Amino acid sequence: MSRITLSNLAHSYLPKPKAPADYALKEMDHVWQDGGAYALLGASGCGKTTLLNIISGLLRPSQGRVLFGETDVTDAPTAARNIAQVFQFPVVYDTMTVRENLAFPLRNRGRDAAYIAARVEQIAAMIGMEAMLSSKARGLTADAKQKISLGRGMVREDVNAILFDEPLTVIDPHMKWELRTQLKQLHREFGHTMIYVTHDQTEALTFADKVVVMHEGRVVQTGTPEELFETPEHTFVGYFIGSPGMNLFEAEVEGPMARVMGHPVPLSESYPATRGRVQIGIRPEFVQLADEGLPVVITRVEDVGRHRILRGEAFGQPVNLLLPEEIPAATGPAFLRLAPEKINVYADDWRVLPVGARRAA
Ligand SMILES: Nc1ncnc2c1ncn2[C@@H]1O[C@H](COP(=O)(O)OP(=O)(O)OP(=O)(O)O)[C@@H](O)[C@H]1O
Repeated sequence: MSRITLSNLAHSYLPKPKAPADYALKEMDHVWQDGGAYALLGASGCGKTTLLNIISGLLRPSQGRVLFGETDVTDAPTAARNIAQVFQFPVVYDTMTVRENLAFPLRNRGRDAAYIAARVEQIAAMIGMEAMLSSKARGLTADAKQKISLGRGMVREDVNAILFDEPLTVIDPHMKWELRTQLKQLHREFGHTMIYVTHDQTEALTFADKVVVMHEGRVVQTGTPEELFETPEHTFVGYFIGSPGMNLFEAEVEGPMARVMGHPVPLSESYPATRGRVQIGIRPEFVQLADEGLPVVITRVEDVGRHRILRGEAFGQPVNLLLPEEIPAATGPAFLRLAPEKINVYADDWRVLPVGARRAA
């Protein structure tokens, strides 16, 4: 197992890239700590698969280095990197039995028969396929075949990292939850470095200790699920994580006070003078209805389990509130109170630190 370092990395699929828009991955430095369970999260086309393929060696970056531990593997082929990969769609040998499929990566490495038999039993139990070990893979459902692919990805204990590219796409919803839990369990037991690509925030937040959020070819934040919720470093993180996402208001900020279209919104800290497009962001969970404050028109009230989502509009912008069921709510004009300690300030989409604050390492 090893730490994976991406140093001064960038990638373009064009032979002679010029503008930043020509790059699928913009220049980045990023470290994946040894033994970390990471989710790589972002919208379709943001560069997740490109990044994963560079780590696995399927793609050579047009700029920068990839290090496994201290070893530079930028030019090493996939086979030399000692990693396991699980793709979106099953990769299994149809003519082999489930047992032979699971044993394949171990046989390839010359492991002894007793070890292989024990390890295959263990993995089969994990993916819920003990009863099918002697069945041929041909004829199994896509769901079952993908479970075999997952099992094969996890069967070797000596890999540097396991890379998953949207591995649960073809799995039915109940089994998805089950397999994610199993993956987490496996991570706790064996401590492999795992990188799990997904565009589904639930998948990312339940699987990972650290979530790496990508947007337009950049890593915009790496953090725990709590950090992504409390202090999104980029407005995209605020919008992409959470359901509904963070509310944003165009604002002017001076010291401990923001103004939204002239309406004062107190902040809990003082902010430095900021240039560019300034916005304040607050999650729907921390907005309340009040007798005075920001004027809003509530257009819809939705019941979602123990909460209600109120959807509305303030100054031409959509606004969402998440309120407990017992609070009365109706459509029409209302006022909003924003919890000052839950407001983040953004300039040109990046979070501005309050005066005297330091960014978490
Ligand atoms: N082989 C390729 N040749 C040219 N452009 C490519 C190639 N593969 C990807 N791209 C482009 O690079 C950008 C990043 O694509 P990538 O597949 O890495 O994104 P992604 O986040 O994995 O998306 P998805 O979730 O849809 O798989 C996209 O604009 C895509 O069109």
